[in-house]
Amino acid sequence: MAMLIRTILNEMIPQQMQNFISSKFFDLASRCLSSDFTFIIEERWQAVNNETFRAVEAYLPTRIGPSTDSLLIGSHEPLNPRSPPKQSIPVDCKIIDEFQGMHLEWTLRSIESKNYFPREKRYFRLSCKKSNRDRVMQSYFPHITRTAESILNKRDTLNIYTYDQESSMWESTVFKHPATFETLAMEPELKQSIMEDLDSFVTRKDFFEGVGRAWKRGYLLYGPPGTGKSSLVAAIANYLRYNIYDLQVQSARSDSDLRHILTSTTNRSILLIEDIDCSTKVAHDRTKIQDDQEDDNDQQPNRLSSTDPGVTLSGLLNFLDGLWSSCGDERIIIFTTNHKEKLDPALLRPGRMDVHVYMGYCSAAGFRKLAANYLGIKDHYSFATIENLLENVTVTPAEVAQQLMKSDEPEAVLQSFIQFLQMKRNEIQKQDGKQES
Ligand SMILES: Nc1ncnc2c1ncn2[C@@H]1O[C@H](COP(=O)(O)OP(=O)(O)OP(=O)(O)O)[C@@H](O)[C@H]1O
Repeated sequence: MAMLIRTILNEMIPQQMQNFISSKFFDLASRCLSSDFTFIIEERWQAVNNETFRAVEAYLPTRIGPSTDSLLIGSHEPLNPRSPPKQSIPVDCKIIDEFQGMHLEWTLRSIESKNYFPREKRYFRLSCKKSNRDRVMQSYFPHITRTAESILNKRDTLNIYTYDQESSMWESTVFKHPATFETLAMEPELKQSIMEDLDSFVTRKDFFEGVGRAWKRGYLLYGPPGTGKSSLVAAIANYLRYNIYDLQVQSARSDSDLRHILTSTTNRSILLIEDIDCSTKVAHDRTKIQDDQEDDNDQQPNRLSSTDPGVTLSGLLNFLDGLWSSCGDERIIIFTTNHKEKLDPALLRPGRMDVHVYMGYCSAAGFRKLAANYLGIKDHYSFATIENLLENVTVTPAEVAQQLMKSDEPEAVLQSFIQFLQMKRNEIQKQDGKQES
């Protein structure tokens, strides 16, 4: 009877269909009978970056052992024969971990995504015994998170990301900027207050939750060119050990594009938007922009600006303190501008950017710091003359730095700097005289 049925089925069901049914049947049987369980950890989770993925990515290189059969290695520093290159996990490499008597097998996988973004989809596969599933969730993953956190806090390299419109992805480079709060020339009280503000920000997760605010802090750095705004951003990144996402607002085509870009950034990072006054649609008064656009449209109805909405101020504000602000934790958002007066008042409203920092011309304290940095001296008989001149001459720290770099010989450098300041003072006096006459 069975043979008869088999023959009839063989006749009736095409071979391909038979193969499909039998493979599904074996899949189901092996899943029911297998004692293994698999966790999948994708790079993104519910449309934002998956922090579990990031934690595993930081943790797994610490578990490289004798059973590991391939490795990614490399270095971004000049090769040192005494230190080995850095290690990372390549795709398809198997990593074995043992934790509290459990045997855990990890593999990093990559598949090409059908979506335009991201083109490659990476995920980690973790296999363990079915009976260990709950222990993995309750003890192993928290252990990974704790370990990753301490690794990331101590990481020796930071990254700076720029957004590539072509590939719709953030591209990273190693960030090695020497600026620190120690090297910054600015008023000591201001410097101290910024450091205290950062310290209190990173330790007040519960406070932010308690008052119902997103765990974010906005800084607006403003002042003339060359006064150290970018250097301060670097000092903040080095101080907190945060990566920087350097966003050119123009690289987002629309507000929804911007949301996508911003939700692809990771926690514990700085989002930097430099020269915000140059991003016209974002920075300027919205009523003026509307008028301008209407004028533009009258003249050239087919211009890009009439069809391409670009990023709007409200789109950006939505991420700062609107509904989208809840996406991501522990973020510092920094805007820099040379022209605060050109910004839309909505951007400056209290509560939007929490801290406004004016980076001004070089003061006596700033000069002393730069002299210590560049010449290695704390005092000199010519300091009094220089400080006197600085009261009447506006000179940026960048200009001072340029002057102090001229030679290694402090005496010669300081004398030439005095001449430079006197020349500037004479120019100012000449201009004042012209205006009076
Ligand atoms: N306050 C400062 N302390 C120490 N160095 C400074 C300071 N300001 C400027 N410099 C020096 O001048 C260079 C240029 O400064 P920086 O790019 O930080 O200025 P900025 O205000 O960001 O200028 P811009 O507005 O043009 O971007 C720095 O590389 C640094 O060497």
